[in-house]
Amino acid sequence: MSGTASPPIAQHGLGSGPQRGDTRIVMIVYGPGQEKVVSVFAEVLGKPFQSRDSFGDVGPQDHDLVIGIPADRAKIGVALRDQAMVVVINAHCVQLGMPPDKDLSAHCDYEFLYTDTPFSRRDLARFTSHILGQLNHHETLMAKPRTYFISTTFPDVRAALPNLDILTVGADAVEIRVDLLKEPLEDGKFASVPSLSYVGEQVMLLRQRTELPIIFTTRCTRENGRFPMDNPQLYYDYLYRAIQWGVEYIDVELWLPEAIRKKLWEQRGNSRIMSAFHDFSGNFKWPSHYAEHIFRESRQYADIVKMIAIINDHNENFELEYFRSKVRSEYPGSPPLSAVNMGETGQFSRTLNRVFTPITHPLLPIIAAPGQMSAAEINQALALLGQLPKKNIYGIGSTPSRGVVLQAPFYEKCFNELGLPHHLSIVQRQPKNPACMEAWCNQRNFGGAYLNPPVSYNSLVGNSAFFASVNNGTGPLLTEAARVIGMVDTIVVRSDASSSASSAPTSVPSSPRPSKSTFGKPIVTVTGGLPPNTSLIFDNASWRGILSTLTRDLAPSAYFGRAAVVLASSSDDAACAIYALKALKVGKIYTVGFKTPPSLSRDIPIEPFNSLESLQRARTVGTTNGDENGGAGAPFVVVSAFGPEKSNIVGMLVRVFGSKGSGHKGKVFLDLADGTIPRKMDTGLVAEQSGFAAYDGADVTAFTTVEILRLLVGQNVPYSFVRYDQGWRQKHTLGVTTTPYQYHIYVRFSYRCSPPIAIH
Ligand SMILES: O=C1C[C@@](O)(C(=O)O)C[C@@H](O)[C@@H]1O
Repeated sequence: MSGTASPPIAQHGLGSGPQRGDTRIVMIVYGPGQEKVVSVFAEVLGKPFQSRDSFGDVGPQDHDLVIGIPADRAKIGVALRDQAMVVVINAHCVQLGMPPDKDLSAHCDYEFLYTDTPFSRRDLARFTSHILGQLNHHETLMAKPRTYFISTTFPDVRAALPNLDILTVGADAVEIRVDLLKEPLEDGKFASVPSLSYVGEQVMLLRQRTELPIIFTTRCTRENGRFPMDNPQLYYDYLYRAIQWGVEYIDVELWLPEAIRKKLWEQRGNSRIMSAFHDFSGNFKWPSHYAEHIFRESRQYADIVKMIAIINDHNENFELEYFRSKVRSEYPGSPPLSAVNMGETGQFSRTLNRVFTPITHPLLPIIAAPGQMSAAEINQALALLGQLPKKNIYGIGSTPSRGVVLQAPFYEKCFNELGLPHHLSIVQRQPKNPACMEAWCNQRNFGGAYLNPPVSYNSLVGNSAFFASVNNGTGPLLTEAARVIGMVDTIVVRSDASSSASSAPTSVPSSPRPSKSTFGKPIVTVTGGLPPNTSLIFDNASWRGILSTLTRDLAPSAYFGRAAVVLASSSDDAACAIYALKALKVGKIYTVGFKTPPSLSRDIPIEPFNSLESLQRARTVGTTNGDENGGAGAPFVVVSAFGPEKSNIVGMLVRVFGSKGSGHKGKVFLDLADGTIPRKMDTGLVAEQSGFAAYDGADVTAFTTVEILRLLVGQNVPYSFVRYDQGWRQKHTLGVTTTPYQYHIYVRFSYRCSPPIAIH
């Protein structure tokens, strides 16, 4: 980045990064024979653990520990504990029987329900990161232009699990309709209200299988649900327990007594409250004092206000739009409004709502409300209405880049699954001819691009009069990550009109026809340039892929203040890893193979390994605060961006910092090298043998793909869906020597209905 005038910074944040969150002492209540769960919590949080027999034995000196306490001992003092000092989690293995002890459930702050065979480490990491406020989904979601949630309507979520990946494509959250669950009874009938035990297990199963935030809904009989209305306390009991289970969103109906809504609001911890109001009377009017009164009441105890009504006339959809803009301007600072109309007449409003639009999927047994649409139907409707114009999106590679080609069918598949009209072209960049990039990006219908391998900001802008001239001559907007990392892997197009989706005039012809071309040349006829009201944002998604991989099985606090090693042949290759490690607040970074530029070394001690002594020093350094290493201790995480040809150096370092004989356990190794290229040494295996949990580039690629799709088309696809597709392709793909032509054939026949992909 040096040598260039500061480029403008894009304000399209993705929410905050990892936070320190709740710093109270974490205490784990465990059941008979389950003490090992305490050590797993401790590992996930990155702390040592100890056991105690009473709450009185815990004091401020235990701040750096996770404390385990047996359930029978915990029962004695849990109600009288010092709540300002400790946060207590009742960890209950459902295989020991359900429900957990009622007193413990009631008095502990949180409850983690788990199975020990299989044990879901990912679920535990996600639960702890959420309840302790280390990761915040809500901010990230609210920064998206549109969000969707899928309303699952299964009587038993087990039926949904095999299809969950495909069901949740396009969804930002999954709703569990607790009132629709059917708990079988011994007499062959079903419970009129599913018990908390049954519901707890259902939530656990769902959470073990999806990384998406969950919305917990107990819909009442008057609002199209099955929960009885005669006892509001029942709602409190279920909704409060959902907060204890670490559910991210709690749906609280507005008819519930204010005392209950207020209490839930005050007790919500890091969960978010969706206030819910449904009117099925057919008499509801958006332009009314009553509608405004409902909004005012809802917003008092809400992170999101949901208002849903049956309407009789299409014009009422426009009335809703007026209501939406009125509350936005007259009630500034209010929580976001999610409002739609029901029935076929109301479907139009479902295409216009931008905050948590409820969606269904053809694989669901029933729709959750009249008029619900799938994500694909909403996108198709938007496309027909001219609100989602067909765009040309590019996968830009460089010779001989297979990565960009390999990812293409997946993007195609997602466009297809989501009913997006866009056209994806795979093209090859010529490093000495920046004009080729201009030809793709300077088009009226340019919809963004992913670059694999990433390209440095300087070479993109320094060599292109077009890029330098965009945004009225100020150049592309840079996100903070792209600025610091200096490498761009995603080009996002943003219309400066109020809505990006509606910026293009409806008369814009659909995508220009493909012209005869060769790989490396523009494959579409350029029709006019980038419209004047359009900004280009240069972003970097790869660092988020690294961050998500590193926090899949560990809470961010596992990294706070600890030391990391980064190996790479150049600072460009290392930059994403360093940025991600800084976001994880590591205490120190050792480097091998490159010189760290000042932009990356700001705010963190960086030390190159330049001798065997320096290596040895880092290995033996103490783990206690105040040592000569700034308290960071011996390296906990090793990230290698070395190519496969240097695998033996990586293997050697991993052995040096491994646990054999050193007593350290549960370290992390991430290998960013392309796993399809043969290497001298299986570094992942060596790392595992040396006490590391090993992750590879495929995990990062999958998380990065999720991120890039979010940036380019604003839609969420589950990580597991990407991983599944990667696995499928590994089995079916034609090997590393695949020619582009063979690959073209594979792509053409792999995906039903998918338009052909342009590879020449
Ligand atoms: O609140 C809502 C919205 C909804 O009623 C709909 O209209 O799509 C569907 C419900 O499952 C959800 O809880």
